[in-house]
Amino acid sequence: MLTIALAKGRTAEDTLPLLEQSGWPLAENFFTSRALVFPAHSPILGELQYLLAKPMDVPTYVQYGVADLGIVGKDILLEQQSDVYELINLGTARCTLCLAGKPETKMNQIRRVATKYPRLAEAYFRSEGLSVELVELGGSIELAAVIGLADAIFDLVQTGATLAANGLQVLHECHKISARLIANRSSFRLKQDKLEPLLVALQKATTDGEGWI
Ligand SMILES: Nc1ncnc2c1ncn2[C@@H]1O[C@H](COP(=O)(O)OP(=O)(O)OP(=O)(O)O)[C@@H](O)[C@H]1O
Ligand SMILES: O=P(O)(O)OC[C@H]1O[C@H](OP(=O)(O)OP(=O)(O)O)[C@H](O)[C@@H]1O
Repeated sequence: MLTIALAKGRTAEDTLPLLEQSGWPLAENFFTSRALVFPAHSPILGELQYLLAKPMDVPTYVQYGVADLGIVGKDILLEQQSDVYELINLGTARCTLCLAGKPETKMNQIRRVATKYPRLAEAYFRSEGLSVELVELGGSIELAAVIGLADAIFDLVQTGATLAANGLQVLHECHKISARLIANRSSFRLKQDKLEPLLVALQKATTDGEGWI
């Protein structure tokens, strides 16, 4: 039995059409059911199951081996640095991890930054030779810059609509993000024969991942 952990929300929604196009056996009711485990069947691969997990938790399920494969954003992989193989850049769920703030904000005036990505933010500011205080928030990160909790935010930008609606703009683009296929290290070795058809089909269907981290 193969188990695949999917990051629920945008990553799963944007990636399922690619999986379908690759001929992966899928469950029918991914977005209508409140279930978290979805059995699927393939004549070639036999029984499979999908787990719908919070994005931040997907690498943990894969690292501990309760899932053989996982689909999750590169932002999560960079932040968590889990011990998993990163196999394929799927090129879906694209966005950019950015430093953003009010248009008048100058880099050397940034003292406090709000983020959901403390490790990545810390690494970014260290590489810039800047010392800033990081405030970790769970969501609606833009609010921190609007209301003055922080001088800037370090967060994902896709369309830019949330920044624009809050009078903010991108100050620096730090990482290009897209969904990745990851694998548990032992599963990858022990179940290689079973995984191969899935991986080959997915690799074929994936277009233009190049340039994305
Ligand atoms: N505009 C975007 N904003 C946030 N994440 C995006 C965006 N576009 C693509 N993504 C990808 O989707 C993932 C987050 O998905 P989503 O926002 O649906 O989850 P969430 O439940 O809000 O996440 P969390 O529980 O971590 O806050 C990110 O890890 C990222 O890789
Ligand atoms: O550039 P855009 O297309 O506007 O997308 C970016 C916004 O989307 C995400 O938030 P999300 O909707 O996940 O809400 P959250 O911050 O409360 O998690 C992200 O944190 C930005 O706020």
